[in-house]
Amino acid sequence: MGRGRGSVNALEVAGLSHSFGRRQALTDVSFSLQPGGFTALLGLNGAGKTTLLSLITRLYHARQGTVRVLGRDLRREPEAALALMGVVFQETTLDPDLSVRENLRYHGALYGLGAGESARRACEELERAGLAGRLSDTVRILSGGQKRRVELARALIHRPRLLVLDEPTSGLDPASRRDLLRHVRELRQRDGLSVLWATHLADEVEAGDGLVLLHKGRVLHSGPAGDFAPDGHLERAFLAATERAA
Ligand SMILES: Nc1ncnc2c1ncn2[C@@H]1O[C@H](COP(=O)(O)OP(=O)(O)OP(=O)(O)O)[C@@H](O)[C@H]1O
Repeated sequence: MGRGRGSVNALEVAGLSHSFGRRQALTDVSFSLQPGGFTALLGLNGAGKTTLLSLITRLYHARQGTVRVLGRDLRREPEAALALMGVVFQETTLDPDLSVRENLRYHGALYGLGAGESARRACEELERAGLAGRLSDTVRILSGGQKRRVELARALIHRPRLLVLDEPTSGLDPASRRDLLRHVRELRQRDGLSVLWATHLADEVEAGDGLVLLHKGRVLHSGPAGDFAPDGHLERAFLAATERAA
Protein backbone atom coordinates (compact mmCIF):
# COMPACT_ATOMS: atom_id res chain seq x y z
CA MET A 1 0.00 0.00 0.00
CA GLY A 2 2.95 2.28 -0.54
CA ARG A 3 3.06 5.06 -3.07
CA GLY A 4 2.36 3.88 -6.59
CA ARG A 5 4.84 5.11 -9.17
CA GLY A 6 3.81 8.53 -10.40
CA SER A 7 0.65 8.71 -8.27
CA VAL A 8 -0.15 10.47 -5.01
CA ASN A 9 -1.45 8.32 -2.20
CA ALA A 10 -5.17 8.66 -1.54
CA LEU A 11 -4.40 8.84 2.17
CA GLU A 12 -1.17 9.04 4.07
CA VAL A 13 -1.10 8.80 7.83
CA ALA A 14 2.26 9.25 9.52
CA GLY A 15 3.21 9.04 13.18
CA LEU A 16 -0.30 9.70 14.47
CA SER A 17 -0.78 9.42 18.22
CA HIS A 18 -3.73 10.43 20.38
CA SER A 19 -4.65 10.20 24.01
CA PHE A 20 -7.76 10.98 26.03
CA GLY A 21 -6.30 12.32 29.24
CA ARG A 22 -3.99 9.58 30.43
CA ARG A 23 -5.54 6.91 28.21
CA GLN A 24 -3.39 6.39 25.14
CA ALA A 25 -5.79 5.53 22.30
CA LEU A 26 -3.36 5.61 19.33
CA THR A 27 0.40 5.22 19.25
CA ASP A 28 2.53 6.16 16.26
CA VAL A 29 0.04 5.03 13.61
CA SER A 30 1.36 5.11 10.05
CA PHE A 31 -0.01 3.67 6.81
CA SER A 32 -0.92 4.79 3.31
CA LEU A 33 -3.62 4.00 0.75
CA GLN A 34 -3.02 3.86 -2.96
CA PRO A 35 -5.67 5.58 -5.06
CA GLY A 36 -8.60 3.45 -6.20
CA GLY A 37 -8.17 0.72 -3.59
CA PHE A 38 -10.48 -0.79 -1.00
CA THR A 39 -8.75 -0.93 2.37
CA ALA A 40 -10.19 -2.44 5.51
CA LEU A 41 -9.28 -0.91 8.86
CA LEU A 42 -9.74 -4.04 10.95
CA GLY A 43 -9.68 -4.04 14.74
CA LEU A 44 -11.46 -5.45 17.77
CA ASN A 45 -13.76 -3.27 19.88
CA GLY A 46 -11.71 -0.52 21.46
CA ALA A 47 -8.79 -0.92 19.04
CA GLY A 48 -8.90 2.78 18.18
CA LYS A 49 -10.68 2.73 14.80
CA THR A 50 -13.16 5.52 15.57
CA THR A 51 -10.45 7.63 17.18
CA LEU A 52 -8.27 7.21 14.11
CA LEU A 53 -11.13 8.10 11.74
CA SER A 54 -12.00 11.10 13.92
CA LEU A 55 -8.46 12.39 13.43
CA ILE A 56 -8.53 11.67 9.69
CA THR A 57 -11.85 13.51 9.30
CA ARG A 58 -10.72 16.33 11.62
CA LEU A 59 -13.38 15.77 14.23
CA TYR A 60 -10.38 15.70 16.55
CA HIS A 61 -7.22 17.68 15.96
CA ALA A 62 -4.07 15.63 15.66
CA ARG A 63 -1.42 16.97 18.01
CA GLN A 64 1.15 14.43 16.92
CA GLY A 65 1.59 13.12 13.40
CA THR A 66 0.29 14.08 9.97
CA VAL A 67 -2.60 13.20 7.68
CA ARG A 68 -2.54 13.86 3.95
CA VAL A 69 -5.49 13.37 1.62
CA LEU A 70 -4.34 13.10 -2.00
CA GLY A 71 -1.30 15.13 -1.06
CA ARG A 72 -3.24 17.80 0.88
CA ASP A 73 -2.04 18.23 4.43
CA LEU A 74 -5.03 18.16 6.77
CA ARG A 75 -3.46 20.64 9.15
CA ARG A 76 -2.23 23.14 6.56
CA GLU A 77 -5.02 22.82 3.98
CA PRO A 78 -8.02 21.50 5.92
CA GLU A 79 -10.69 22.72 3.53
CA ALA A 80 -9.02 21.26 0.44
CA ALA A 81 -8.33 17.97 2.21
CA LEU A 82 -11.85 17.65 3.63
CA ALA A 83 -13.47 18.49 0.29
CA LEU A 84 -11.78 15.40 -1.17
CA MET A 85 -13.31 13.17 1.49
CA GLY A 86 -16.75 11.65 1.97
CA VAL A 87 -17.56 10.27 5.41
CA VAL A 88 -20.09 7.80 6.79
CA PHE A 89 -19.99 7.84 10.59
CA GLN A 90 -20.70 4.92 12.89
CA GLU A 91 -23.76 6.59 14.39
CA THR A 92 -26.39 7.94 12.04
CA THR A 93 -26.16 11.68 11.52
CA LEU A 94 -29.25 12.10 9.36
CA ASP A 95 -32.01 14.34 10.69
CA PRO A 96 -34.88 11.89 11.19
CA ASP A 97 -37.57 14.58 10.93
CA LEU A 98 -36.45 15.83 7.53
CA SER A 99 -37.03 14.16 4.20
CA VAL A 100 -34.28 12.33 2.36
CA ARG A 101 -34.21 15.20 -0.14
CA GLU A 102 -33.76 17.84 2.59
CA ASN A 103 -30.99 15.88 4.30
CA LEU A 104 -29.06 15.60 1.05
CA ARG A 105 -29.72 19.20 0.06
CA TYR A 106 -28.35 20.56 3.33
CA HIS A 107 -25.23 18.51 2.93
CA GLY A 108 -24.80 19.77 -0.65
CA ALA A 109 -25.15 23.35 0.59
CA LEU A 110 -22.40 22.72 3.17
CA TYR A 111 -20.10 21.90 0.28
CA GLY A 112 -21.14 24.95 -1.69
CA LEU A 113 -23.43 23.23 -4.18
CA GLY A 114 -26.41 25.21 -5.50
CA ALA A 115 -29.93 23.89 -4.90
CA GLY A 116 -30.35 22.66 -8.50
CA GLU A 117 -27.02 20.86 -8.57
CA SER A 118 -27.66 19.32 -5.14
CA ALA A 119 -31.06 18.06 -6.23
CA ARG A 120 -29.64 16.57 -9.43
CA ARG A 121 -26.83 14.79 -7.63
CA ALA A 122 -29.17 13.60 -4.87
CA CYS A 123 -31.36 11.93 -7.52
CA GLU A 124 -28.32 10.37 -9.19
CA GLU A 125 -26.84 8.98 -5.99
CA LEU A 126 -30.15 7.66 -4.68
CA GLU A 127 -30.80 5.99 -8.00
CA ARG A 128 -27.45 4.22 -7.72
CA ALA A 129 -28.31 3.27 -4.14
CA GLY A 130 -31.61 1.75 -5.29
CA LEU A 131 -33.66 4.38 -3.44
CA ALA A 132 -34.81 6.56 -6.30
CA GLY A 133 -38.43 6.57 -5.14
CA ARG A 134 -37.71 7.62 -1.54
CA LEU A 135 -36.65 11.27 -1.94
CA SER A 136 -39.78 12.66 -0.32
CA ASP A 137 -39.90 10.17 2.54
CA THR A 138 -39.09 11.28 6.06
CA VAL A 139 -35.87 9.62 7.18
CA ARG A 140 -37.60 8.30 10.31
CA ILE A 141 -39.70 5.80 8.33
CA LEU A 142 -36.75 4.22 6.48
CA SER A 143 -35.27 0.89 7.55
CA GLY A 144 -31.78 0.75 9.05
CA GLY A 145 -30.30 -0.49 5.76
CA GLN A 146 -32.04 2.24 3.77
CA LYS A 147 -30.77 4.92 6.16
CA ARG A 148 -27.23 3.67 5.68
CA ARG A 149 -27.66 3.93 1.92
CA VAL A 150 -28.96 7.48 2.25
CA GLU A 151 -25.93 8.34 4.39
CA LEU A 152 -23.71 6.87 1.74
CA ALA A 153 -25.48 8.84 -1.01
CA ARG A 154 -25.07 11.98 1.09
CA ALA A 155 -21.36 11.31 1.60
CA LEU A 156 -20.92 11.12 -2.18
CA ILE A 157 -22.88 14.20 -3.18
CA HIS A 158 -19.84 16.49 -3.38
CA ARG A 159 -17.96 13.85 -5.46
CA PRO A 160 -15.17 12.98 -3.02
CA ARG A 161 -12.15 10.94 -4.10
CA LEU A 162 -11.73 9.19 -0.76
CA LEU A 163 -14.63 7.54 1.06
CA VAL A 164 -14.19 6.84 4.78
CA LEU A 165 -16.71 4.63 6.57
CA ASP A 166 -16.76 3.79 10.27
CA GLU A 167 -18.32 0.36 10.83
CA PRO A 168 -21.09 1.14 8.33
CA THR A 169 -22.69 -2.29 8.61
CA SER A 170 -23.22 -2.20 12.38
CA GLY A 171 -26.82 -2.99 13.20
CA LEU A 172 -27.64 -4.31 9.73
CA ASP A 173 -28.99 -7.78 9.02
CA PRO A 174 -26.77 -10.14 6.97
CA ALA A 175 -28.49 -9.37 3.66
CA SER A 176 -28.32 -5.57 4.14
CA ARG A 177 -24.71 -5.91 5.24
CA ARG A 178 -23.81 -7.85 2.10
CA ASP A 179 -25.71 -5.39 -0.14
CA LEU A 180 -24.05 -2.31 1.37
CA LEU A 181 -20.59 -3.81 1.08
CA ARG A 182 -21.27 -4.84 -2.51
CA HIS A 183 -22.58 -1.36 -3.33
CA VAL A 184 -19.45 0.33 -1.96
CA ARG A 185 -17.19 -2.11 -3.81
CA GLU A 186 -19.08 -1.32 -7.04
CA LEU A 187 -18.72 2.42 -6.43
CA ARG A 188 -15.00 1.97 -5.97
CA GLN A 189 -14.69 0.03 -9.19
CA ARG A 190 -16.93 2.29 -11.27
CA ASP A 191 -15.78 5.68 -10.02
CA GLY A 192 -12.22 4.86 -9.01
CA LEU A 193 -12.97 5.95 -5.44
CA SER A 194 -10.51 5.05 -2.72
CA VAL A 195 -12.24 3.44 0.24
CA LEU A 196 -11.24 3.11 3.89
CA TRP A 197 -13.73 0.76 5.56
CA ALA A 198 -13.48 0.32 9.33
CA THR A 199 -14.79 -2.96 10.70
CA HIS A 200 -14.28 -5.62 13.34
CA LEU A 201 -15.64 -8.30 11.00
CA ALA A 202 -12.94 -10.21 9.12
CA ASP A 203 -15.51 -11.65 6.72
CA GLU A 204 -15.99 -8.18 5.20
CA VAL A 205 -12.40 -8.26 3.94
CA GLU A 206 -11.30 -9.90 0.67
CA ALA A 207 -7.83 -11.19 -0.17
CA GLY A 208 -7.32 -8.46 -2.78
CA ASP A 209 -8.13 -5.65 -0.34
CA GLY A 210 -5.65 -3.52 1.51
CA LEU A 211 -5.57 -4.24 5.22
CA VAL A 212 -4.62 -2.05 8.14
CA LEU A 213 -4.83 -4.13 11.29
CA LEU A 214 -5.17 -1.98 14.40
CA HIS A 215 -4.83 -3.38 17.91
CA LYS A 216 -4.70 -1.42 21.14
CA GLY A 217 -3.99 1.72 19.17
CA ARG A 218 -1.06 0.30 17.20
CA VAL A 219 -0.79 -0.95 13.63
CA LEU A 220 0.01 -4.68 13.64
CA HIS A 221 -0.08 -5.05 9.86
CA SER A 222 -0.37 -2.73 6.88
CA GLY A 223 -0.39 -4.20 3.39
CA PRO A 224 -2.41 -6.55 1.19
CA ALA A 225 -4.90 -8.70 3.12
CA GLY A 226 -3.75 -11.73 1.12
CA ASP A 227 -0.21 -11.32 2.48
CA PHE A 228 -1.49 -11.26 6.04
CA ALA A 229 -3.44 -14.50 5.66
CA PRO A 230 -1.95 -16.39 2.68
CA ASP A 231 -4.09 -19.48 3.50
CA GLY A 232 -7.24 -17.34 3.17
CA HIS A 233 -8.22 -17.71 6.85
CA LEU A 234 -8.21 -14.03 7.71
CA GLU A 235 -10.30 -14.30 10.85
CA ARG A 236 -8.00 -16.95 12.28
CA ALA A 237 -4.91 -14.87 11.47
CA PHE A 238 -6.61 -11.75 12.90
CA LEU A 239 -7.43 -13.44 16.21
CA ALA A 240 -3.99 -15.05 16.44
CA ALA A 241 -2.24 -11.71 15.84
CA THR A 242 -4.34 -9.89 18.44
CA GLU A 243 -3.82 -12.68 21.00
CA ARG A 244 -0.06 -12.61 20.42
CA ALA A 245 -0.06 -8.86 20.93
CA ALA A 246 -2.40 -8.96 23.95
N1 LIG B 1 -14.08 10.50 24.16
C1 LIG B 1 -13.32 9.59 24.77
N2 LIG B 1 -12.87 9.77 26.01
C2 LIG B 1 -12.09 8.86 26.64
N3 LIG B 1 -11.71 7.69 26.08
C3 LIG B 1 -12.14 7.45 24.83
C4 LIG B 1 -12.96 8.37 24.11
N4 LIG B 1 -13.23 7.85 22.88
C5 LIG B 1 -12.59 6.65 22.86
N5 LIG B 1 -11.94 6.42 24.00
C6 LIG B 1 -11.12 5.24 24.34
O1 LIG B 1 -10.15 5.07 23.30
C7 LIG B 1 -10.01 3.69 22.98
C8 LIG B 1 -10.32 3.47 21.50
O2 LIG B 1 -11.72 3.66 21.30
P1 LIG B 1 -12.36 3.71 19.84
O3 LIG B 1 -13.80 4.08 19.99
O4 LIG B 1 -11.52 4.54 18.97
O5 LIG B 1 -12.22 2.17 19.40
P2 LIG B 1 -12.95 1.40 18.21
O6 LIG B 1 -11.92 0.52 17.60
O7 LIG B 1 -13.64 2.35 17.31
O8 LIG B 1 -14.00 0.52 19.01
P3 LIG B 1 -15.47 -0.06 18.54
O9 LIG B 1 -15.20 -1.10 17.50
O10 LIG B 1 -15.98 -0.66 19.82
O11 LIG B 1 -16.27 1.10 18.05
C9 LIG B 1 -10.91 2.92 23.94
O12 LIG B 1 -10.16 2.53 25.04
C10 LIG B 1 -11.94 3.97 24.33
O13 LIG B 1 -12.47 3.71 25.62
